[in-house]
Amino acid sequence: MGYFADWVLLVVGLLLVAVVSGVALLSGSRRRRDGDTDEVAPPSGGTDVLAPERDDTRQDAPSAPPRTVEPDAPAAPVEPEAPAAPEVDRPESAASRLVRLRQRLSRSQGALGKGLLALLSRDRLDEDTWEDIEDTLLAADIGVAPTQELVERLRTRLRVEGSGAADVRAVLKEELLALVDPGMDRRLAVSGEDGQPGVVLVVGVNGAGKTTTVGKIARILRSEDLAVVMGAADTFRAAAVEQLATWGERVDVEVVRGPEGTDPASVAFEAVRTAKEKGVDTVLVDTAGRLQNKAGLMDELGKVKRVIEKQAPVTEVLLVLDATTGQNGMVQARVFSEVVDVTGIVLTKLDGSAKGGIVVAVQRELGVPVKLVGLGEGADDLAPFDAEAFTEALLG
Ligand SMILES: Nc1nc2c(ncn2[C@@H]2O[C@H](COP(=O)(O)OP(=O)(O)OP(=O)(O)O)[C@@H](O)[C@H]2O)c(=O)[nH]1
Repeated sequence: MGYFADWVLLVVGLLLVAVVSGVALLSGSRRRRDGDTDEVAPPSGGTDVLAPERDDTRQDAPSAPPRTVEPDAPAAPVEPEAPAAPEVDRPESAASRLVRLRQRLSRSQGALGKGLLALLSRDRLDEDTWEDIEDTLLAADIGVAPTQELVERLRTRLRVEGSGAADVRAVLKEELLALVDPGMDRRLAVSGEDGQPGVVLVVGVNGAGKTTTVGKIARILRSEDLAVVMGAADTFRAAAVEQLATWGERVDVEVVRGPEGTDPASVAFEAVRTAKEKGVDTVLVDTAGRLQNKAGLMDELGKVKRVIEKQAPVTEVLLVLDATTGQNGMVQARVFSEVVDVTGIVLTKLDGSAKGGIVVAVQRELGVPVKLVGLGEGADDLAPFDAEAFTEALLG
């Protein structure tokens, strides 16, 4: 019996060992499978966060490739947020801005006409009154020669044609309009010939509003569905380049730029090359206008123009003048016109000056038309110059 009991104990012991080992083996293989499953689990993070959620229980779900981790990389890389698409403005059309800006022009310029009409409507137009009329015109920056001409013509006509209020207004309007010269061609040459882009070079002293004007012209062109590239050749001041880049972003226009201090001519060259390559309609080139001396300016602008013309002819050279600077502006205008062939004038800040007479003076001085006027700091506050509307604004 004792011998039998020993056998039973031995068999039971062996069975126990077998059961324990089996359980251990089973759980080992289970752990390995779990381990395998971990390896094929989709990685968290990465581009998957942008993809639709994946159903891992599906048999046909593709297994993700093993993730490789750079030694220094964070364990769970954070996906940077996708950059928001920049908002693109819809610039105001030229027609709509004209209506809006006419009122602003009347507000800033109307005093001249009102003053003149009050003087011309006096019962007796004696010498003192004519002197006051002269002073009023000179104060509005019309310039000496045009003032004398205008006074002569008014004297003659009012003596002959009568001096009722309606007559006086009509005569004054006609004579002012003649001085502003409605016959000048004020169209902007923004298109090139033979498939070349139009090249508009914008010059003027710093602070006159050049960069702002380049941005505003880009908006006018974009509102007419023209394709534009801008060249930030004012490499002297990094902020000017940044400023232009912001204008470009707002209307989805590429801005060609170089590091601060780059040769402006190389930026201008690159801008025109890019414009040609992309087949755009117009390239606008902003320049630096340090007026430290005429020779330096001549060197710089002359080179910019020469280099551009290796690629395409310059179709328009716009001189930007600040209307509030009066006679100083005239001196600048003279210097620039000796350095480059100015083909049009942009008169900025007319909203902040009652001296609209500068239009007459500068056109006379340079023999080129005012083509655009700046009437505020708003993005669409630039309007094509219209002689008739301007004269009406002068009369208030
Ligand atoms: N009120 C008014 N301000 C204007 C007008 N045009 C430009 N300005 C302002 O004039 C200032 C100078 O303009 P900018 O375009 O920086 O002048 P800039 O000639 O390019 O000068 P740099 O960038 O230094 O070369 C800015 O504050 C403009 O907002 C305008 O028509 N009316």
